[in-house]
Amino acid sequence: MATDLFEAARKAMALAHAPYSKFPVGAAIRAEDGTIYAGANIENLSFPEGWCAETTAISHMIMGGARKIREVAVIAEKLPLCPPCGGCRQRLSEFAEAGTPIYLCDETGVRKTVTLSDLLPHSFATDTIG
Ligand SMILES: O=c1ccn([C@H]2C[C@H](O)[C@@H](CO)O2)c(=O)[nH]1
Ligand SMILES: [Zn+2]
Repeated sequence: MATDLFEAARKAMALAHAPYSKFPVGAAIRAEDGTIYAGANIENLSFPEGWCAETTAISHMIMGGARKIREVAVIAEKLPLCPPCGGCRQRLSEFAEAGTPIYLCDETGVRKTVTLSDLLPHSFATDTIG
C-alpha cells in the first residue's frame, strides 16, 4: 500500500505556507516511473493568488519531466479528510486516468480511497465535444 506516498504528503504538509487560512495541506503524486512528487498549499496576502497542495505537486511532477500520474495522496492538518477542490480535480485529470486512485489521508494514514472519476464524473474531455 501507499505508505511512502502518504509519508511524502505528510512531510509536504509541514512545508505549507498557509498563514491566512491556517489550513495546511500536503499532496504527493507517484508518477508512472515510480518517482514521488510532493507539494503543499502556498497562500498569498492577495488571497486569490494562493494555490493548492495538489497544484504544487503537479508542478513538481511536470518540472521533473513526468507526465503520467499513477496515484495521489492528500492530507490536511485540520479536517478528517481533504478531497481535492474542483480546480485541482480538473488539473489532475490532465495527467491521470478515470481509475487513478486518490488516497484521502489523516495523520494516521490512508483513510479512504477514491478514483478520479468518483471525484470528477462526466468530466470535460475531447470525446464529449461535438
Ligand atoms: O484540496 C485542497 C483544498 C484546499 N487546499 C488549500 C487551499 C487554501 O490554501 C487552504 C484553505 O482552503 O487549503 C488545498 O491545498 N487542497
Ligand atoms: Zn485545489
